[in-house]
Amino acid sequence: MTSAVSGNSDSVPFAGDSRWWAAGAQVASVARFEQVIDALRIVQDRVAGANPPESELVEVAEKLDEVSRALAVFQVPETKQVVGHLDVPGRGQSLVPAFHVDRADGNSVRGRVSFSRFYLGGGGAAHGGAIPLVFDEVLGRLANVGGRIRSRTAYLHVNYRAITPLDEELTLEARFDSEEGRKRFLSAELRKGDVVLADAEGLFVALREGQP
Ligand SMILES: CCCCCCCCCCCCCC(=O)SCCNC(=O)CCNC(=O)[C@H](O)C(C)(C)COP(=O)(O)OP(=O)(O)OC[C@H]1O[C@@H](n2cnc3c(N)ncnc32)[C@H](O)[C@@H]1OP(=O)(O)O
Repeated sequence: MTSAVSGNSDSVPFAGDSRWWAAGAQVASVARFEQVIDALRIVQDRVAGANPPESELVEVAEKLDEVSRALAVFQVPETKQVVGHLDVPGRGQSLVPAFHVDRADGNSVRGRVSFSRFYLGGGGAAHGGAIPLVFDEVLGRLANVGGRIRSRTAYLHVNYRAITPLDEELTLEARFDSEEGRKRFLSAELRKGDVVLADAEGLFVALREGQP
């Protein structure tokens, strides 16, 4: 038994938009795939934070090799790819910290995000590149909800107002500010409590027909 993995944007406004990706991608079990991604995220964190003896490193490298060999025979083209298209927080994409939506409509979204050890930059602060990843993810999805034509990020301006701590639940609020022809202007803030850690403004341009 397989299931389609595209989200249903009608019932859950921010849960994805099936037009973002080719129809036909199936996954044997969404729950099992999610389990794999959760385990992968933990591995990313553990590797980032570890300093084991050489004997342990040899064993770990062999185990990771075994996992990659197991998956090598199941590689598929992009149109059949599951990662990035699962209708779960983070879309099954372990590059980006998972964004958990609390409230959403066609014009705004509010949710929670946390930067784990994998996203460490230095001095206890999240990497400066990890923060735009989350803004692009959230603004990029918000730019396309409500039956709009797919768009791409033209620019993303991020202000870092304070260091972003690891392993804390932060809130992110984003809104669709305005639209001028194909141009969509959106903005967002990342907060710890009432303190703004970073904010962003993005321009998303609706794609013309046939534009990749
Ligand atoms: C369940 C889950 C389902 C899956 C969900 C998936 C969610 C994924 C979430 C994550 C997804 C995240 C999404 C991603 O990360 S998308 C990946 C990152 N972005 C890209 O790769 C985009 C690359 N760039 C392009 O493709 C083109 O440049 C685009 C398409 C953006 C525009 O080129 P195009 O040739 O089409 O348009 P145009 O040149 O006629 O310009 C049109 C208008 O725009 C204005 N303009 C353009 N650029 C800029 C600029 N930099 N500053 C200021 N203005 C700019 C321009 O002046 C003009 O304005 P006007 O003169 O008309 O007034």
